[in-house]
Amino acid sequence: MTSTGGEQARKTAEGLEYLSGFGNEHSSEAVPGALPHGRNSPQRAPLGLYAEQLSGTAFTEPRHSNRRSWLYRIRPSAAHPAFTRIDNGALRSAPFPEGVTDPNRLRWNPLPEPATGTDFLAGLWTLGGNGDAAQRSGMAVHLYAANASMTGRVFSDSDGELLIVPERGGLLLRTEFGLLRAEPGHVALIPRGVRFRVELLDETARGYVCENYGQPFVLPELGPIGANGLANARDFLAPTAAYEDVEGPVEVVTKYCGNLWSATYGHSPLDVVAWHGNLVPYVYDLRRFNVIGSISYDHPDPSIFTVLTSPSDTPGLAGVDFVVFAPRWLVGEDTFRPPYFHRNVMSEYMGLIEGAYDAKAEGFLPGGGSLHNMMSAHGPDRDTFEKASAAGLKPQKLDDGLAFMFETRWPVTLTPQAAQAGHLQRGYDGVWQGLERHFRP
Ligand SMILES: O=C(O)Cc1cc(O)ccc1O
Ligand SMILES: [Fe+2]
Repeated sequence: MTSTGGEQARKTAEGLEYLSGFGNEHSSEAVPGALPHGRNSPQRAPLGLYAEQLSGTAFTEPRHSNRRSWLYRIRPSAAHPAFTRIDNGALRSAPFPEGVTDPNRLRWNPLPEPATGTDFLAGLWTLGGNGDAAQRSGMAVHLYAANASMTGRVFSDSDGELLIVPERGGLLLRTEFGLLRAEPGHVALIPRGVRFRVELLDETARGYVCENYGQPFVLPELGPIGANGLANARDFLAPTAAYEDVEGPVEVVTKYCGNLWSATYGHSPLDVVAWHGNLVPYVYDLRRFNVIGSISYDHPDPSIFTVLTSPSDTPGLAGVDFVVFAPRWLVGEDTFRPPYFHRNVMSEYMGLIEGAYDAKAEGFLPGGGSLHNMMSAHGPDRDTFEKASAAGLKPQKLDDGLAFMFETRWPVTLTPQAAQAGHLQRGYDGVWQGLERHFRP
Protein backbone atom coordinates (compact mmCIF):
# COMPACT_ATOMS: atom_id res chain seq x y z
CA MET A 1 0.00 0.00 0.00
CA THR A 2 1.37 3.43 -0.81
CA SER A 3 -0.04 6.68 0.42
CA THR A 4 1.00 10.26 0.63
CA GLY A 5 -0.32 12.99 2.83
CA GLY A 6 0.77 15.96 4.89
CA GLU A 7 3.00 13.64 6.85
CA GLN A 8 4.21 10.04 6.55
CA ALA A 9 1.32 7.62 6.81
CA ARG A 10 0.91 6.67 10.47
CA LYS A 11 0.20 3.17 11.67
CA THR A 12 -1.91 2.89 14.82
CA ALA A 13 -1.66 0.25 17.53
CA GLU A 14 -4.68 -1.46 15.97
CA GLY A 15 -2.85 -1.80 12.66
CA LEU A 16 -4.78 0.86 10.76
CA GLU A 17 -2.76 3.23 8.65
CA TYR A 18 -3.79 6.88 8.51
CA LEU A 19 -2.86 10.00 6.57
CA SER A 20 -2.43 13.09 8.69
CA GLY A 21 -3.57 16.65 8.05
CA PHE A 22 -6.80 18.62 7.74
CA GLY A 23 -7.92 19.54 4.21
CA ASN A 24 -4.77 18.13 2.62
CA GLU A 25 -4.47 16.73 -0.87
CA HIS A 26 -4.00 13.11 0.13
CA SER A 27 -3.53 10.11 -2.07
CA SER A 28 -3.60 6.41 -1.36
CA GLU A 29 -3.61 3.16 -3.28
CA ALA A 30 -4.37 -0.29 -1.90
CA VAL A 31 -2.76 -1.94 -4.94
CA PRO A 32 0.46 -0.45 -6.34
CA GLY A 33 -0.14 1.21 -9.69
CA ALA A 34 -3.87 1.79 -9.15
CA LEU A 35 -3.53 5.59 -9.13
CA PRO A 36 -3.02 7.28 -12.47
CA HIS A 37 -0.19 9.76 -12.59
CA GLY A 38 -0.28 13.22 -14.09
CA ARG A 39 -3.99 13.15 -14.88
CA ASN A 40 -7.25 12.20 -13.19
CA SER A 41 -9.05 10.57 -16.06
CA PRO A 42 -6.73 8.72 -18.43
CA GLN A 43 -8.23 7.07 -21.49
CA ARG A 44 -8.11 3.80 -19.57
CA ALA A 45 -7.63 4.01 -15.81
CA PRO A 46 -4.95 1.69 -14.37
CA LEU A 47 -5.71 -1.97 -13.60
CA GLY A 48 -9.09 -1.81 -15.35
CA LEU A 49 -10.55 0.49 -12.69
CA TYR A 50 -13.19 3.15 -13.28
CA ALA A 51 -12.31 6.79 -12.50
CA GLU A 52 -15.00 8.80 -10.70
CA GLN A 53 -15.06 12.24 -9.09
CA LEU A 54 -16.91 12.96 -5.85
CA SER A 55 -17.64 16.68 -5.40
CA GLY A 56 -18.35 18.06 -1.95
CA THR A 57 -18.45 21.70 -3.09
CA ALA A 58 -19.55 23.33 -6.35
CA PHE A 59 -16.88 22.96 -9.06
CA THR A 60 -16.36 26.71 -8.96
CA GLU A 61 -15.98 27.38 -5.22
CA PRO A 62 -12.77 29.17 -4.19
CA ARG A 63 -9.68 27.01 -3.94
CA HIS A 64 -9.43 27.34 -0.16
CA SER A 65 -12.87 25.82 0.34
CA ASN A 66 -13.09 23.57 -2.72
CA ARG A 67 -13.42 19.85 -1.83
CA ARG A 68 -13.36 16.93 -4.21
CA SER A 69 -11.72 13.55 -4.52
CA TRP A 70 -11.07 11.16 -7.38
CA LEU A 71 -11.91 7.52 -6.72
CA TYR A 72 -10.60 4.56 -8.74
CA ARG A 73 -13.05 1.74 -8.29
CA ILE A 74 -13.98 -1.72 -9.50
CA ARG A 75 -17.38 -0.52 -10.75
CA PRO A 76 -18.59 3.04 -11.26
CA SER A 77 -21.17 4.24 -8.76
CA ALA A 78 -23.51 4.91 -11.68
CA ALA A 79 -24.03 1.18 -12.23
CA HIS A 80 -26.82 0.64 -9.73
CA PRO A 81 -30.48 -0.39 -9.72
CA ALA A 82 -33.33 1.97 -8.76
CA PHE A 83 -33.75 3.16 -5.17
CA THR A 84 -37.10 2.77 -3.46
CA ARG A 85 -38.38 4.41 -0.27
CA ILE A 86 -38.00 2.50 3.00
CA ASP A 87 -39.19 3.30 6.49
CA ASN A 88 -37.28 6.18 8.11
CA GLY A 89 -37.29 4.56 11.53
CA ALA A 90 -36.62 7.29 14.10
CA LEU A 91 -34.58 9.40 11.66
CA ARG A 92 -36.09 12.80 10.79
CA SER A 93 -34.93 15.81 8.79
CA ALA A 94 -35.38 19.56 8.77
CA PRO A 95 -37.69 21.26 8.24
CA PHE A 96 -39.84 19.49 10.82
CA PRO A 97 -43.47 20.21 9.95
CA GLU A 98 -44.76 18.50 13.10
CA GLY A 99 -41.98 19.86 15.26
CA VAL A 100 -42.07 22.06 18.33
CA THR A 101 -39.66 24.96 18.79
CA ASP A 102 -39.60 25.28 22.53
CA PRO A 103 -38.28 28.25 24.54
CA ASN A 104 -37.82 26.06 27.61
CA ARG A 105 -34.51 24.72 28.85
CA LEU A 106 -34.64 20.98 28.18
CA ARG A 107 -32.57 18.01 29.24
CA TRP A 108 -32.70 14.33 28.32
CA ASN A 109 -31.35 11.18 29.93
CA PRO A 110 -29.49 8.75 27.65
CA LEU A 111 -31.51 6.90 25.01
CA PRO A 112 -33.16 3.72 26.25
CA GLU A 113 -31.41 0.45 25.32
CA PRO A 114 -32.38 -0.57 21.79
CA ALA A 115 -33.96 -3.90 20.78
CA THR A 116 -31.50 -6.73 20.11
CA GLY A 117 -30.06 -6.59 16.61
CA THR A 118 -30.18 -2.79 16.23
CA ASP A 119 -27.35 -1.51 14.04
CA PHE A 120 -26.01 2.05 13.80
CA LEU A 121 -28.43 3.06 11.04
CA ALA A 122 -31.48 1.53 12.71
CA GLY A 123 -30.32 3.04 16.02
CA LEU A 124 -30.33 6.66 14.83
CA TRP A 125 -32.90 8.80 16.65
CA THR A 126 -33.43 12.43 15.73
CA LEU A 127 -33.76 15.00 18.51
CA GLY A 128 -34.29 17.99 16.25
CA GLY A 129 -32.61 20.51 14.04
CA ASN A 130 -32.99 23.58 11.89
CA GLY A 131 -32.70 24.86 8.34
CA ASP A 132 -33.64 22.66 5.45
CA ALA A 133 -31.82 19.54 4.29
CA ALA A 134 -32.80 20.13 0.66
CA GLN A 135 -31.51 23.72 0.82
CA ARG A 136 -28.14 22.56 2.16
CA SER A 137 -28.46 24.78 5.23
CA GLY A 138 -28.88 24.05 8.91
CA MET A 139 -28.26 20.95 10.93
CA ALA A 140 -29.81 18.08 12.83
CA VAL A 141 -28.98 16.56 16.19
CA HIS A 142 -29.25 12.78 16.30
CA LEU A 143 -28.39 10.24 18.95
CA TYR A 144 -27.65 6.60 18.31
CA ALA A 145 -27.77 3.43 20.36
CA ALA A 146 -26.78 0.14 18.73
CA ASN A 147 -25.91 -3.40 19.70
CA ALA A 148 -25.16 -4.96 16.29
CA SER A 149 -22.78 -4.29 13.45
CA MET A 150 -24.20 -3.35 10.07
CA THR A 151 -24.02 -6.47 7.95
CA GLY A 152 -25.03 -6.74 4.32
CA ARG A 153 -25.73 -3.04 4.09
CA VAL A 154 -24.02 0.32 3.80
CA PHE A 155 -25.30 3.84 4.36
CA SER A 156 -24.67 7.24 2.84
CA ASP A 157 -26.14 10.60 3.68
CA SER A 158 -26.80 12.81 0.68
CA ASP A 159 -28.26 15.48 2.98
CA GLY A 160 -25.10 16.38 4.85
CA GLU A 161 -21.87 15.38 6.44
CA LEU A 162 -22.07 13.34 9.63
CA LEU A 163 -19.99 14.24 12.66
CA ILE A 164 -20.14 11.16 14.85
CA VAL A 165 -19.36 11.57 18.56
CA PRO A 166 -19.10 8.16 20.26
CA GLU A 167 -19.92 8.16 23.96
CA ARG A 168 -19.96 4.44 24.62
CA GLY A 169 -18.34 1.68 22.55
CA GLY A 170 -15.82 1.92 19.74
CA LEU A 171 -16.81 2.01 16.08
CA LEU A 172 -15.01 0.65 13.05
CA LEU A 173 -16.10 2.70 10.06
CA ARG A 174 -15.56 0.92 6.75
CA THR A 175 -15.79 3.71 4.19
CA GLU A 176 -15.21 4.04 0.46
CA PHE A 177 -11.84 5.64 1.36
CA GLY A 178 -10.76 2.94 3.83
CA LEU A 179 -11.10 2.16 7.53
CA LEU A 180 -11.39 4.50 10.50
CA ARG A 181 -11.60 3.62 14.15
CA ALA A 182 -13.51 5.92 16.47
CA GLU A 183 -13.54 5.31 20.22
CA PRO A 184 -15.29 7.41 22.86
CA GLY A 185 -13.27 10.63 23.05
CA HIS A 186 -12.73 10.66 19.28
CA VAL A 187 -14.95 12.18 16.64
CA ALA A 188 -15.35 10.86 13.12
CA LEU A 189 -16.57 12.74 10.09
CA ILE A 190 -18.19 11.14 7.05
CA PRO A 191 -18.58 13.58 4.15
CA ARG A 192 -21.89 13.99 2.35
CA GLY A 193 -22.60 11.05 0.07
CA VAL A 194 -19.73 8.80 1.18
CA ARG A 195 -20.86 5.20 1.63
CA PHE A 196 -19.86 3.51 4.87
CA ARG A 197 -20.66 0.62 7.17
CA VAL A 198 -20.43 0.79 10.96
CA GLU A 199 -19.12 -2.22 12.85
CA LEU A 200 -19.15 -2.30 16.63
CA LEU A 201 -15.87 -2.90 18.45
CA ASP A 202 -17.75 -3.51 21.70
CA GLU A 203 -21.05 -5.10 22.56
CA THR A 204 -22.97 -1.84 22.49
CA ALA A 205 -22.41 1.60 21.06
CA ARG A 206 -23.99 4.88 21.94
CA GLY A 207 -23.32 8.47 20.98
CA TYR A 208 -24.29 11.61 19.16
CA VAL A 209 -24.34 12.74 15.54
CA CYS A 210 -24.33 16.26 14.16
CA GLU A 211 -25.70 16.12 10.65
CA ASN A 212 -24.43 19.25 8.97
CA TYR A 213 -26.55 20.18 5.97
CA GLY A 214 -24.51 23.36 5.41
CA GLN A 215 -20.98 24.12 4.30
CA PRO A 216 -18.44 21.46 5.25
CA PHE A 217 -16.76 21.80 8.64
CA VAL A 218 -13.40 23.56 8.61
CA LEU A 219 -10.93 24.52 11.30
CA PRO A 220 -11.72 27.91 12.86
CA GLU A 221 -9.49 30.91 12.19
CA LEU A 222 -6.89 31.42 14.91
CA GLY A 223 -6.64 35.23 14.75
CA PRO A 224 -4.42 36.60 17.52
CA ILE A 225 -3.91 33.09 18.94
CA GLY A 226 -1.31 32.69 16.21
CA ALA A 227 -0.24 29.89 13.93
CA ASN A 228 -0.86 27.01 16.36
CA GLY A 229 -3.44 25.90 18.85
CA LEU A 230 -6.97 24.61 19.32
CA ALA A 231 -7.33 21.55 17.05
CA ASN A 232 -4.05 21.18 15.19
CA ALA A 233 -4.42 20.23 11.52
CA ARG A 234 -1.94 17.35 11.74
CA ASP A 235 -4.11 15.49 14.26
CA PHE A 236 -6.91 14.92 11.74
CA LEU A 237 -6.44 11.44 10.34
CA ALA A 238 -7.80 10.18 7.03
CA PRO A 239 -7.89 6.51 6.07
CA THR A 240 -5.68 4.76 3.57
CA ALA A 241 -7.32 2.98 0.65
CA ALA A 242 -8.86 -0.42 1.45
CA TYR A 243 -11.44 -2.05 -0.76
CA GLU A 244 -13.95 -4.87 -0.70
CA ASP A 245 -14.04 -7.08 -3.77
CA VAL A 246 -17.41 -8.63 -2.91
CA GLU A 247 -19.94 -9.90 -5.44
CA GLY A 248 -23.42 -10.62 -4.12
CA PRO A 249 -26.33 -8.62 -2.74
CA VAL A 250 -25.48 -5.54 -0.66
CA GLU A 251 -28.19 -3.14 0.44
CA VAL A 252 -27.24 0.50 -0.08
CA VAL A 253 -29.34 2.91 1.95
CA THR A 254 -29.16 6.61 1.27
CA LYS A 255 -30.77 9.46 3.13
CA TYR A 256 -32.03 11.81 0.46
CA CYS A 257 -33.90 15.08 1.15
CA GLY A 258 -35.13 13.71 4.43
CA ASN A 259 -36.10 10.15 3.56
CA LEU A 260 -34.36 6.80 3.45
CA TRP A 261 -34.09 5.06 0.09
CA SER A 262 -32.72 1.61 -0.55
CA ALA A 263 -31.31 -0.28 -3.51
CA THR A 264 -29.81 -3.76 -3.61
CA TYR A 265 -26.55 -3.75 -5.52
CA GLY A 266 -24.94 -6.93 -6.84
CA HIS A 267 -21.59 -5.95 -5.31
CA SER A 268 -20.11 -3.97 -2.46
CA PRO A 269 -19.82 -0.25 -3.29
CA LEU A 270 -16.85 -0.08 -0.90
CA ASP A 271 -14.78 -1.08 -3.93
CA VAL A 272 -12.41 1.89 -4.18
CA VAL A 273 -8.89 0.59 -4.81
CA ALA A 274 -7.19 4.00 -4.89
CA TRP A 275 -8.13 7.61 -4.41
CA HIS A 276 -6.71 11.10 -4.19
CA GLY A 277 -8.13 14.42 -3.15
CA ASN A 278 -9.11 16.63 -0.26
CA LEU A 279 -12.67 15.39 0.36
CA VAL A 280 -12.11 12.58 2.85
CA PRO A 281 -13.55 11.04 5.98
CA TYR A 282 -11.44 11.58 9.08
CA VAL A 283 -11.09 10.95 12.80
CA TYR A 284 -9.82 13.32 15.49
CA ASP A 285 -8.95 12.56 19.10
CA LEU A 286 -10.52 15.30 21.23
CA ARG A 287 -7.80 14.80 23.84
CA ARG A 288 -5.37 16.31 21.33
CA PHE A 289 -7.26 19.62 21.56
CA ASN A 290 -4.98 22.42 22.69
CA VAL A 291 -7.15 24.30 25.17
CA ILE A 292 -6.66 28.05 25.35
CA GLY A 293 -8.12 29.96 28.27
CA SER A 294 -7.82 32.97 30.53
CA ILE A 295 -4.64 33.25 32.58
CA SER A 296 -5.75 36.47 34.24
CA TYR A 297 -9.45 36.93 35.02
CA ASP A 298 -12.97 36.29 33.69
CA HIS A 299 -14.52 33.34 31.94
CA PRO A 300 -13.94 33.61 28.17
CA ASP A 301 -16.70 32.78 25.70
CA PRO A 302 -16.69 29.11 24.68
CA SER A 303 -15.85 29.98 21.07
CA ILE A 304 -12.22 29.49 22.18
CA PHE A 305 -13.08 25.78 22.43
CA THR A 306 -14.20 25.47 18.79
CA VAL A 307 -12.87 22.32 17.15
CA LEU A 308 -14.66 22.66 13.82
CA THR A 309 -16.93 25.28 12.32
CA SER A 310 -19.36 25.19 9.42
CA PRO A 311 -19.32 28.75 8.08
CA SER A 312 -22.41 30.54 6.82
CA ASP A 313 -22.47 33.29 4.21
CA THR A 314 -22.05 35.86 7.05
CA PRO A 315 -18.44 36.15 8.25
CA GLY A 316 -18.10 34.95 11.85
CA LEU A 317 -21.57 33.42 11.96
CA ALA A 318 -21.47 29.63 11.95
CA GLY A 319 -24.22 27.38 10.66
CA VAL A 320 -22.93 25.13 13.41
CA ASP A 321 -19.83 25.03 15.58
CA PHE A 322 -18.55 21.89 17.23
CA VAL A 323 -17.07 22.89 20.59
CA VAL A 324 -15.31 20.71 23.16
CA PHE A 325 -14.97 21.26 26.92
CA ALA A 326 -11.76 19.32 27.47
CA PRO A 327 -9.65 18.93 30.62
CA ARG A 328 -7.95 22.22 31.48
CA TRP A 329 -6.64 24.41 34.28
CA LEU A 330 -8.73 27.20 35.77
CA VAL A 331 -6.63 29.95 37.26
CA GLY A 332 -8.77 33.10 36.94
CA GLU A 333 -8.36 35.53 39.81
CA ASP A 334 -11.44 37.19 41.33
CA THR A 335 -13.48 35.28 38.81
CA PHE A 336 -16.64 33.22 38.82
CA ARG A 337 -15.02 30.29 37.07
CA PRO A 338 -17.84 28.05 35.76
CA PRO A 339 -19.87 29.07 32.71
CA TYR A 340 -21.70 32.32 33.39
CA PHE A 341 -25.43 33.01 33.33
CA HIS A 342 -26.40 34.05 29.85
CA ARG A 343 -28.85 34.28 27.00
CA ASN A 344 -27.49 33.58 23.55
CA VAL A 345 -28.76 34.37 20.07
CA MET A 346 -27.20 31.05 19.04
CA SER A 347 -28.77 27.76 20.15
CA GLU A 348 -26.80 25.29 22.23
CA TYR A 349 -27.18 21.52 22.24
CA MET A 350 -24.77 19.93 24.72
CA GLY A 351 -23.74 16.33 25.27
CA LEU A 352 -21.43 14.59 27.69
CA ILE A 353 -18.89 11.96 26.63
CA GLU A 354 -17.58 11.20 30.10
CA GLY A 355 -17.45 12.44 33.67
CA ALA A 356 -19.18 15.66 34.66
CA TYR A 357 -19.58 19.21 33.32
CA ASP A 358 -18.54 22.20 35.39
CA ALA A 359 -21.82 24.13 35.10
CA LYS A 360 -24.03 21.28 36.27
CA ALA A 361 -23.50 19.59 39.61
CA GLU A 362 -26.01 16.83 38.87
CA GLY A 363 -28.39 15.48 36.26
CA PHE A 364 -26.35 16.07 33.09
CA LEU A 365 -25.37 12.50 32.31
CA PRO A 366 -22.95 10.86 29.87
CA GLY A 367 -25.08 9.94 26.87
CA GLY A 368 -27.70 12.52 27.87
CA GLY A 369 -28.04 16.01 26.48
CA SER A 370 -29.40 19.47 27.04
CA LEU A 371 -30.88 22.05 24.74
CA HIS A 372 -30.69 25.74 25.54
CA ASN A 373 -32.38 27.26 22.53
CA MET A 374 -31.98 30.83 21.24
CA MET A 375 -32.42 33.39 24.07
CA SER A 376 -33.29 30.81 26.71
CA ALA A 377 -31.74 31.88 30.00
CA HIS A 378 -29.29 29.34 31.41
CA GLY A 379 -26.02 28.93 33.21
CA PRO A 380 -24.72 27.30 36.35
CA ASP A 381 -27.23 25.39 38.44
CA ARG A 382 -27.87 26.50 42.01
CA ASP A 383 -25.35 24.14 43.63
CA THR A 384 -22.64 25.08 41.15
CA PHE A 385 -23.35 28.77 41.63
CA GLU A 386 -23.17 28.54 45.39
CA LYS A 387 -20.01 26.46 45.45
CA ALA A 388 -18.18 28.51 42.84
CA SER A 389 -19.14 31.83 44.47
CA ALA A 390 -17.54 30.70 47.73
CA ALA A 391 -14.62 28.60 46.44
CA GLY A 392 -11.00 29.40 47.18
CA LEU A 393 -9.40 30.47 43.92
CA LYS A 394 -6.33 28.25 43.87
CA PRO A 395 -5.33 26.99 40.42
CA GLN A 396 -7.69 24.09 39.77
CA LYS A 397 -7.42 21.29 37.23
CA LEU A 398 -10.73 20.33 35.61
CA ASP A 399 -9.93 16.83 34.48
CA ASP A 400 -12.93 14.65 35.15
CA GLY A 401 -15.05 15.35 32.13
CA LEU A 402 -15.37 15.65 28.39
CA ALA A 403 -18.42 17.59 27.22
CA PHE A 404 -19.23 19.11 23.85
CA MET A 405 -21.64 21.51 22.22
CA PHE A 406 -23.25 21.82 18.82
CA GLU A 407 -23.83 25.57 18.71
CA THR A 408 -26.04 26.60 15.84
CA ARG A 409 -27.30 29.83 14.29
CA TRP A 410 -31.01 28.93 14.38
CA PRO A 411 -33.25 27.51 17.10
CA VAL A 412 -33.43 23.74 17.19
CA THR A 413 -36.94 22.51 16.45
CA LEU A 414 -37.70 19.30 18.33
CA THR A 415 -39.11 16.20 16.75
CA PRO A 416 -42.34 15.02 18.45
CA GLN A 417 -40.41 11.94 19.65
CA ALA A 418 -37.94 14.21 21.48
CA ALA A 419 -40.60 16.56 22.85
CA GLN A 420 -42.58 13.61 24.25
CA ALA A 421 -39.72 11.26 25.09
CA GLY A 422 -39.93 9.19 28.24
CA HIS A 423 -36.28 10.05 28.83
CA LEU A 424 -36.95 13.83 28.73
CA GLN A 425 -36.25 15.06 32.25
CA ARG A 426 -39.29 16.63 33.85
CA GLY A 427 -38.57 19.61 36.07
CA TYR A 428 -35.19 20.63 34.63
CA ASP A 429 -36.15 24.24 35.49
CA GLY A 430 -35.76 23.20 39.12
CA VAL A 431 -31.95 23.31 38.90
CA TRP A 432 -32.21 27.11 38.87
CA GLN A 433 -34.78 27.26 41.70
CA GLY A 434 -33.59 28.65 44.99
CA LEU A 435 -31.17 31.13 43.46
CA GLU A 436 -32.21 33.63 46.11
CA ARG A 437 -31.89 37.38 46.02
CA HIS A 438 -28.76 38.63 47.72
CA PHE A 439 -29.15 42.28 46.76
CA ARG A 440 -28.22 44.49 49.65
CA PRO A 441 -28.35 48.14 48.53
O1 LIG B 1 -24.16 26.95 28.43
C1 LIG B 1 -23.12 26.28 28.49
O2 LIG B 1 -22.82 25.57 29.46
C2 LIG B 1 -22.10 26.40 27.37
C3 LIG B 1 -21.24 27.55 27.65
C4 LIG B 1 -20.03 27.39 28.26
C5 LIG B 1 -19.25 28.46 28.59
O3 LIG B 1 -18.06 28.24 29.15
C6 LIG B 1 -19.69 29.75 28.34
C7 LIG B 1 -20.90 29.94 27.68
C8 LIG B 1 -21.67 28.84 27.34
O4 LIG B 1 -22.81 28.96 26.65
FE1 LIG C 1 -24.65 28.38 27.17
